[in-house]
Amino acid sequence: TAHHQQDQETTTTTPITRFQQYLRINTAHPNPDYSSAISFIQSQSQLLNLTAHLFHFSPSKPLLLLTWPGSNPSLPSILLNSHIDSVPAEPSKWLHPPFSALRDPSSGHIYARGAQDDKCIGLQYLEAIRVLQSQFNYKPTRTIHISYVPDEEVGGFDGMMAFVRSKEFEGLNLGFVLDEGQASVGDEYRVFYADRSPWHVVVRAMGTPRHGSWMFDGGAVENLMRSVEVMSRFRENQLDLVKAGLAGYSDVVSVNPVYLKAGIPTPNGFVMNMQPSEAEAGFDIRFSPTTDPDLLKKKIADEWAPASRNMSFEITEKGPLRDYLGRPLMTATGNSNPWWPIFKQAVEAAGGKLSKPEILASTTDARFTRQMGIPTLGFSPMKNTTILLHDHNEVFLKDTVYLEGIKVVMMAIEGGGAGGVAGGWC
Ligand SMILES: CSCC[C@H](NC=O)C(=O)O
Ligand SMILES: [Zn+2]
Ligand SMILES: [Zn+2]
Repeated sequence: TAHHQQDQETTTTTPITRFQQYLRINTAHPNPDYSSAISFIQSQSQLLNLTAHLFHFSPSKPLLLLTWPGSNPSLPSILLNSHIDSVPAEPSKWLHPPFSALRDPSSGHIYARGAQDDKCIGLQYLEAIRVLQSQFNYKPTRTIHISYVPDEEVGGFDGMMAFVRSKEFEGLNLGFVLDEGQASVGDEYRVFYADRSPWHVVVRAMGTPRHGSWMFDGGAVENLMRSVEVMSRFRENQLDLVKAGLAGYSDVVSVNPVYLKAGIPTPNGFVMNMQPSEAEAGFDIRFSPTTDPDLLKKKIADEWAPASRNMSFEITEKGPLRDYLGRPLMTATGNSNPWWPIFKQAVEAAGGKLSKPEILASTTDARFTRQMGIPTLGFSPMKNTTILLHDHNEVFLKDTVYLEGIKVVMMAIEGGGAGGVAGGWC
């Protein structure tokens, strides 16, 4: 009957409707709904007979680890990681509400915060496992773990960092990790073998407070502005290298001002006839693993915040720069890394093409698994897609791209395709 048919329609889910369900859970900071997201993922994983383990490295920040046991548990296992949390969204600046996961039927675009970063991969992992089980009756040789971690967007310290330092993590005996990457505007998939490292740098200036009418050397705001000028010039030079094609976007040091703070506040503004005695500015600085952090530190001390001009600075390092053996956090993408050719073959077996491996301009939880010495690639299978992470109207372009990505993940899990286990890692 018509009634019966309607019931069926509302209970039938597809990869796209499951993706939408996950996107509708508001896991944006500052109050991410981790528990609803984890319940949803767990309900999905039960259908796939995956075992689930819940960690609480911080009481309000659960971390879910799913496991698909392999037939040979003595082999190093594989981890497929994604984070549950998202950056905030400003609904008034969106075309459709950021947690509606509305699918525009004419374009296939799905609107949601987290669509690209990175709930897509979180569910593509599960969809790939679902297809491998239901259509191929596939059973992995290596154990496969899938992690859903909190806290990535605010540094990962209570999420992935705590996890990699746990006894349980050591027990996983991981050989290889896939984590998030970034969309590709072209027809090739992008893969990332390193992240840039972030420093949050506060530059402070002190100066003599003087009457607003007085021209003199060494006022605090003037001191700060001189530093801002020097840093802006460095920033422009770095950007020029990129524009001239002499360096990749992630090879240069980015220096971006994120706040300026000065002045003596009044209830409705600032005192206008006093030159204040303090001023500060905050910068997001990122540099590749090939940049010498000591040289950069020296540049900040000598040129950007020189004590001779009454300047000081504070660097907050947001994570490790070296692995446990003192090596830069880079995963080899050549024959020295036995996982690399298998990964590449897997993407190709799914009909995809990889562009030249890159360093990610931003930073992910991959730095923590690389720190442990585990080869880790950043890979979000999105091609022909505008890069919209952290932007208004973060859309997944489009549903067909999402479905194709599932196939790529499937091949990655299977370890290179070739129609079976042979030649792959599983
Ligand atoms: C500074 S560590 C926070 C990591 C964050 N990750 C995604 O955007 C980033 O800012 O790159
Ligand atoms: Zn992310
Ligand atoms: Zn992000």
